[in-house]
Amino acid sequence: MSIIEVNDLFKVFGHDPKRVFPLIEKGLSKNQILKKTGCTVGINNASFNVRKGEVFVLMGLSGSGKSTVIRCLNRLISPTRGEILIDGRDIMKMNKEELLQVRRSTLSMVFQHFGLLPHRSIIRNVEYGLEVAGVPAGERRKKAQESLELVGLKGYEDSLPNELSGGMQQRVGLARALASNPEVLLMDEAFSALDPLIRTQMQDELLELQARMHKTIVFITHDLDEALKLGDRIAIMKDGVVAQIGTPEEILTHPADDYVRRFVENVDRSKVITASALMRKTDVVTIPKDGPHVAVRLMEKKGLSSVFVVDSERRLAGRVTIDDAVKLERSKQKDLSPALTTDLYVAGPDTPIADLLGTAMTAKYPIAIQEEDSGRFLGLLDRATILAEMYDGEEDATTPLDEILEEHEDAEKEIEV
Ligand SMILES: Nc1ncnc2c1ncn2[C@@H]1O[C@H](COP(=O)(O)OP(=O)(O)OP(=O)(O)O)[C@@H](O)[C@H]1O
Repeated sequence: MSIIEVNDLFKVFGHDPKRVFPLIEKGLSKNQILKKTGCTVGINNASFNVRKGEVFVLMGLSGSGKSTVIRCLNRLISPTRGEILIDGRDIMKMNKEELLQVRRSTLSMVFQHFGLLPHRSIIRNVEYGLEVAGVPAGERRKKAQESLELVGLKGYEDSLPNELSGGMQQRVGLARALASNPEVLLMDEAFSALDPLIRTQMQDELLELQARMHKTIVFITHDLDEALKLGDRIAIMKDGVVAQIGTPEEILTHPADDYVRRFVENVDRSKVITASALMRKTDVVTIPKDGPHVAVRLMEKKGLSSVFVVDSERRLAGRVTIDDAVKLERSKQKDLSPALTTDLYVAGPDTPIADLLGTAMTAKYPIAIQEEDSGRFLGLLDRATILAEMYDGEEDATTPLDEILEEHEDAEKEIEV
């Protein structure tokens, strides 16, 4: 179910936005439109929805329109055209009171530079939003306390912001956003000001927190690794246009265009692509229904030296080689079970292929992919498929991200001229 729905959204900055639409329709670039009209196309026909409970990442280079989108979502700025529904309600049709209510109770913002009030203690910073919303003192203290504990800052209630490290200050920012128990957290480059180690730690903590709280998070970043790590789905933006929306795997394995392809080509794919994306379905033998005869015929027909065997509920029971199955068939046995070997290589569908590489290199037969809870057999993954996937990723690596950045900088220079 979607909690945010954005349809055909445009934001044009400048004096005469109406002049801009025919030019967009003609296919003029953002740069050309700026030169012709003096207007900047901040968002160009963006449509997406954010599902309840997911981490939705808006990712793109500087100037691609990420912040403009997030500011439209809480209507800090008004879109030029298009529709934004928050929990099914059109944000453009809300009056001031309704809008305030949505900002207080549904959407909560976490900023890059923390936005803490320097002379207020940590707990009073966390209480701030509740105070403005008129929540009584006792109740807001209790909520702020709970929120600080959630982010691991119990004991720092009376400190001042400048007594805390950058990472801790951002946790206060997060606690403040969480204190009003919003449905959606809007996080604008929230970890970008932190140094790399602390940043990684904050990403891990956010994922842990999210596993417990199941909030909806819209996270903005220009960092692809951060996007791939945090995002359940990622929207890649370029010049105000949403170039692709997909899971990290979808984006890595099926980039929508050259821009996305070049953007993602230097990523270590093996850490993101999971077994389920590469596994293939295969014929299996089902016991007790199928005996040695069926197993032998199947392997002969398909040219296999062994085959996976499942039970009637498709749970993996083992593997049988053609030699063993033939022996049983010759001795007129009906039951395949005595020939089963259980020395299998098994992995769950969500295992990154980086974790399977070692096994795949030494395994004599494919890895069985099995649903973790039920033990149901899903498919197999062989060494050739893993290698082909990883090799593909490297083979295309001809245009590094730096080049995209340079091109982008050139475009920026043109604008300045
Ligand atoms: N108030 C404004 N007036 C004019 N142009 C603006 C305004 N705000 C943003 N823009 C332009 O809109 C485009 C999108 O900007 P936006 O800040 O949304 O990008 P971004 O992807 O968030 O980049 P960054 O990471 O640098 O903030 C840019 O070309 C920017 O110059």
